[in-house]
Amino acid sequence: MAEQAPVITIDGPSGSGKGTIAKLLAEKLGFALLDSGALYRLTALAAIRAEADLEDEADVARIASGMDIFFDVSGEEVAVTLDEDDVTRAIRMEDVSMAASRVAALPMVRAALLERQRAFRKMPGLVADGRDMGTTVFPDAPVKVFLTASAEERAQRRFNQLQEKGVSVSLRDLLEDIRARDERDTVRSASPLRPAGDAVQLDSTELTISQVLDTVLELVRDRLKM
Ligand SMILES: Nc1ncnc2c1ncn2[C@@H]1O[C@H](COP(=O)(O)OP(=O)(O)O)[C@@H](O)[C@H]1O
Ligand SMILES: Nc1ccn([C@H]2C[C@H](O)[C@@H](COP(=O)(O)OP(=O)(O)O)O2)c(=O)n1
Repeated sequence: MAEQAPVITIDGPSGSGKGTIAKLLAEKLGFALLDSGALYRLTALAAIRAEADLEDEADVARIASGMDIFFDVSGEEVAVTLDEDDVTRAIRMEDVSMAASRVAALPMVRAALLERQRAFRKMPGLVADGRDMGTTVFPDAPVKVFLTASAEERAQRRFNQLQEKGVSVSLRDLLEDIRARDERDTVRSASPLRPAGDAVQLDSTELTISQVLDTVLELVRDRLKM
């Protein structure tokens, strides 16, 4: 059998820094990048645009299978195209975030996206970020990280991020949202958010982005003998 490309999985709750670290790591190593949350966001947006009932599991799964999508990782942020429409901003809107967390709880939707996610695996390697990369999608990944940070710190990071974009929100509301999303992602029965048994847990509450990156790089070099 041909050798499988190595996968580095980065799972964890919203705002723990997964996306930031995954992108920097992929650039540094020259690996492909999978932002699996974007696939759930795209599914939600496509379902909203098709005026689908988000409770109709089979219909949302059909939409997830049929989406024509493209990721461009060459810029500072990952640019996302849905049916030839640039939806980079649209998939980050609050209504889509809420809908994404609803469709992500549907087992048929998760099944529909499984092979799509695995198709991102290619030489020389893949960095995949999400909630179940290490547990369900790439259980054989040689490097698994479970990135966390306190809910207060994650809310503060979101707050800073939104302020930079000129969006005014209250820190208290963000903290409530984060807690609600943590709860929904953790208690759902289909691929809940939890660390894989062989994942290295890293708490980034008191760490800078570059400290987290260095820690993960050290782990990667050790495990992949790079
Ligand atoms: N260790 C860190 N310290 C401070 N800010 C961070 C850290 N890691 C990420 N951030 C910032 O927090 C925000 C959320 O990070 P992001 O990578 O989008 O998280 P996730 O993908 O886990 O939801 C971004 O604005 C990012 O720049
Ligand atoms: N592998 C994944 C990735 C994301 N999800 C869910 C979790 C979230 O509710 C949505 C959007 O995920 P995303 O990582 O983009 O969200 P955050 O940026 O962390 O807030 O999809 C999932 O269930 N499984």
